[in-house]
Amino acid sequence: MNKEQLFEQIQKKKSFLCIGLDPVLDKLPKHLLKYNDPILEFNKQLIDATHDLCVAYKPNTAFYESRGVRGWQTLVNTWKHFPKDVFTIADAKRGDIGNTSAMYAEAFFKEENSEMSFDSITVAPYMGKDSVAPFLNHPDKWVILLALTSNTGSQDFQVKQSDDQKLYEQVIQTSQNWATSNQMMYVVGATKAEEFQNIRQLAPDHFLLVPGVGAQGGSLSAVCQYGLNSQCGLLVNSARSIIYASDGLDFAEKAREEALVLQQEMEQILIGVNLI
Ligand SMILES: O=c1ccn([C@@H]2O[C@H](COP(=O)(O)O)[C@@H](O)[C@H]2O)c(=O)[nH]1
Repeated sequence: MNKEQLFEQIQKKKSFLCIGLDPVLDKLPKHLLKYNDPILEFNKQLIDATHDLCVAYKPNTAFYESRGVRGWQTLVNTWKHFPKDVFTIADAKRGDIGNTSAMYAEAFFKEENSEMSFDSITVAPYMGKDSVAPFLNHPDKWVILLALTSNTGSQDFQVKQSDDQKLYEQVIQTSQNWATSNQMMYVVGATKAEEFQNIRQLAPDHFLLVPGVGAQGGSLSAVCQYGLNSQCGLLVNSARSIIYASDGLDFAEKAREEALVLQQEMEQILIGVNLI
């Protein structure tokens, strides 16, 4: 999905919600345990209940990889269940020397190798240009580069100054020489709302993937105050607050209700800035 198509979906669905699919077997509704693959059933019912309210899904691969071969197969089958009109994000936080990154890119982008082909992958920037380039060699796919993450540990390195700039600012500036806003996005945590004004000056046209609304306490309205651009420019992710809204028979219905609250808030925000 390209940038224009993503903006079209945002306008059509009146939403820039990204739902995180981070399932843990112990937290699943007990009635799903009778299925051959309970996590797949959980994901499928969540997707069926919410896909008209969100524009993206973001499975974090750790929740699948931790289950070995079974988990990988669940990820593949979850990918196969995504409707064609949603933007898909493999939150894998990869990045290595060039030939290794090329293999990561094949794993997540090349359907003929791995039976799945996500629209995008999250990538750690710290090994530099040659570690990111192999992902960009897939012209119709996106790299979502970690810039300023939502966790408290982001203070350890990402905001440290060198050459009069914070490290995350250098990541955003330097990486703009590697790809345009048609192929690169940045991860910026919703818990870092005070930095969005600065980030929009550095990257006015890029989409930002914004995790941290919901369980981590980030504020949607605070993010939107400076985060929006002329094509919306935001994908706001929430996982636990949606997928674990209930652990009963009604889990998918309750997940939809939580997603609807965010979608309706997003709709009002989009109307307020004349984007719909
Ligand atoms: O800075 C970051 C980068 C990634 N994440 C991931 O997003 C989701 C958040 O889940 P919630 O349950 O809504 O907190 C999860 O997969 C994280 O690994 C992030 O939170 N912050």
